[in-house]
Amino acid sequence: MNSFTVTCFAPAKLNLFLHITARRADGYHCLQTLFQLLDYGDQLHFTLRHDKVITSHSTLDELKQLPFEHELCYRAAQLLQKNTGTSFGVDIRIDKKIPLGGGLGGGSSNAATTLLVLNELWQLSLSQDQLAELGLQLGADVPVFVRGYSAWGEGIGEKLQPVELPEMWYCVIHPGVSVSTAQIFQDPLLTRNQPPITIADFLTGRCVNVCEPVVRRIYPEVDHAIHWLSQYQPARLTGTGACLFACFEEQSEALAVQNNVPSQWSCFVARATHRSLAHAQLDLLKKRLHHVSGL
Ligand SMILES: C[C@](O)(CO)[C@H](O)COP(=O)(O)OP(=O)(O)OC[C@H]1O[C@@H](n2ccc(N)nc2=O)[C@H](O)[C@@H]1O
Ligand SMILES: Nc1ncnc2c1ncn2[C@@H]1O[C@H](COP(=O)(O)OP(=O)(O)OP(=O)(O)O)[C@@H](O)[C@H]1O
Repeated sequence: MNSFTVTCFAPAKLNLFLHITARRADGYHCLQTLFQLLDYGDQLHFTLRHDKVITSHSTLDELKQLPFEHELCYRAAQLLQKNTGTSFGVDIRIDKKIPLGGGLGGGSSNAATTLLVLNELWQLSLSQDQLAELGLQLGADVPVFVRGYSAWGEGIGEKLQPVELPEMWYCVIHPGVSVSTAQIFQDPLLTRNQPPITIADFLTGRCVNVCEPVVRRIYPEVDHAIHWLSQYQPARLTGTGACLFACFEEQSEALAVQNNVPSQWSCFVARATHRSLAHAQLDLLKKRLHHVSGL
């Protein structure tokens, strides 16, 4: 089977709220968050190789400029090779829609989809626990995408409990700046000692994104966009930004806001999903691979 190619989705996420309860000795922060997966994301294409070579290419200029060994699909594939000794390789093509440095978890999601697909394509038989543990070495947001469900997250984001929320519509604005997650987590003015909350507290609205004041101060464009979106619905930052979102019951309401977004910002409308669309595709891929011989 010389040029066997599979395509799989890599969804974006929103942090519906983000609290920091402590800082660990290694500098990482203990979080509470609600990861909401979306039906908006990147498409990844994987072509099997039999020679251990890994390549990754993207449609996006910013990713093309990244040294190839820093790209997260490449790193995920390399990590799997190192941990399993497989003799397979892969060519990966990334059709990028999720903005970089947007707080939408695009890089982490790409890494997770790569782990999930290569586990099948390379016939590695690793469990989801093993993939999530490996993924955590690549980024704190990788495990939620490996698990593939919207979830209440604790620890540094790897302790996950599935949560089924109403599948609302989200209008997500990217205000044209890229925020470094590390820079925000290092900011001396970041609040790091919030008391833990419960899911019930979240449902009654007693939650914030604790990074929002820091990001709004450093990036006036984010502040401006949050003000603008708040005229329609309460608006909030996702992750460490730069994207912000508002929630709507009807798709038409979200689309109406999207139509009015000032031209200097980009915007998309997406539906919340309990289960990652990547996992639905993966089930189909497993069936397909089952019928293909000679891999
Ligand atoms: C802000 C969130 O997006 C919320 O979902 C994530 O916590 C960030 O996840 P991520 O982008 O996968 O983060 P990583 O690539 O693991 O870490 C980037 C940098 O953010 C800081 N970081 C990240 C996660 C965390 N719980 N505490 C941290 O202090 C660390 O300085 C790290 O060097
Ligand atoms: N495949 C990839 N897709 C996106 N970013 C990548 C990828 N590979 C490496 N990166 C690097 O990772 C950085 C952060 O990526 P990402 O877009 O996931 O940030 P983010 O949306 O802020 O994520 P998070 O919410 O997890 O903090 C990018 O600026 C880029 O340099």
